[in-house]
Amino acid sequence: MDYQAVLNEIAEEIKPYVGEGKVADYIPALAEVDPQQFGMTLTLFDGTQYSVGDADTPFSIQSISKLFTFTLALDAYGYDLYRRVGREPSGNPFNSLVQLEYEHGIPRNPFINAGAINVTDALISHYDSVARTSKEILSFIREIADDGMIESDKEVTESEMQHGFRNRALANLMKSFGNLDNDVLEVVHTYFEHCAIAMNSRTLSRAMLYLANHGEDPITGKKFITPQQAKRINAIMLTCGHYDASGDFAFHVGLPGKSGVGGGIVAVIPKVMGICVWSPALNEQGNSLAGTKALELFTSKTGLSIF
Ligand SMILES: NC(=O)CC[C@H](N)C(=O)O
Repeated sequence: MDYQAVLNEIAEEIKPYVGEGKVADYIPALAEVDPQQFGMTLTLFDGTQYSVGDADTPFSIQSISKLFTFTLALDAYGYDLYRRVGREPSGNPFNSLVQLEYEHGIPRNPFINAGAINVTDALISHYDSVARTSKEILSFIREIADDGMIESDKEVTESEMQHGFRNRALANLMKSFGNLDNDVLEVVHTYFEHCAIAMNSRTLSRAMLYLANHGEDPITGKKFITPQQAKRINAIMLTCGHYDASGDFAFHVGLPGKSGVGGGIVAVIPKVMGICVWSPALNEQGNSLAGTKALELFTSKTGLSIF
């Protein structure tokens, strides 16, 4: 298949949608990002990449980082991790407090904010220090992306530290139920720090290969998690990766995918490729509007969905 021609067609057809929606302004450092940007990359198992648009422009990966922290926590705790975080879709916005209260501080899944904050807490306990946790998360991401230069953006972290009251509330609520081991502020800071990691669509699509290949990097041969764990991460991506719009994403796109409020979306086609698309303006559920549309065009044009 001529993937480059498909991407070029998508870039043309997507133009009316780019900039439609709203950039995430509840994190002031992200409010300044130009919404008129669009980039997309496909990475095949031999490392071949096809890109279009602003594929080299770094952006804040935000909730896409939740995939990587969940991977590390599953590796560390195995099945026991599900004692503190569930695996069912929430049907609620990513930062909702309501369900967490009536479900006694156990977040529905690792991809809503409460779940990801809880997973970060589990990692801090596992690595026994905040500094080591941040270091391990970053070095894992550098390894799967094959890029040693990836960094977390301090300005974005600080911006969330100053404005992320709702995330603090989620962490405090879990603490009150006894489902958070470490200091609330240290946990949310570490969480904000991994959300603030900056990557571009080339490195992020490369980073998805281990999830497209049963937990093993097809280029380096390194095994990060078991095939069963990779299967489950993909399943949770499909059912929870877009919060209350996960059903809609499965309906229109038909791939396991994970979005972030920086406007990025990653997706996997099992045994074929990793994908990343980026366009900063978001729809009402906080997912990239043009990015979702581009992925729908991609699976419609190629027939490459999991269904
Ligand atoms: N959906 C997202 O990308 C949310 C991540 C963001 N850091 C937050 O906590 O609100």
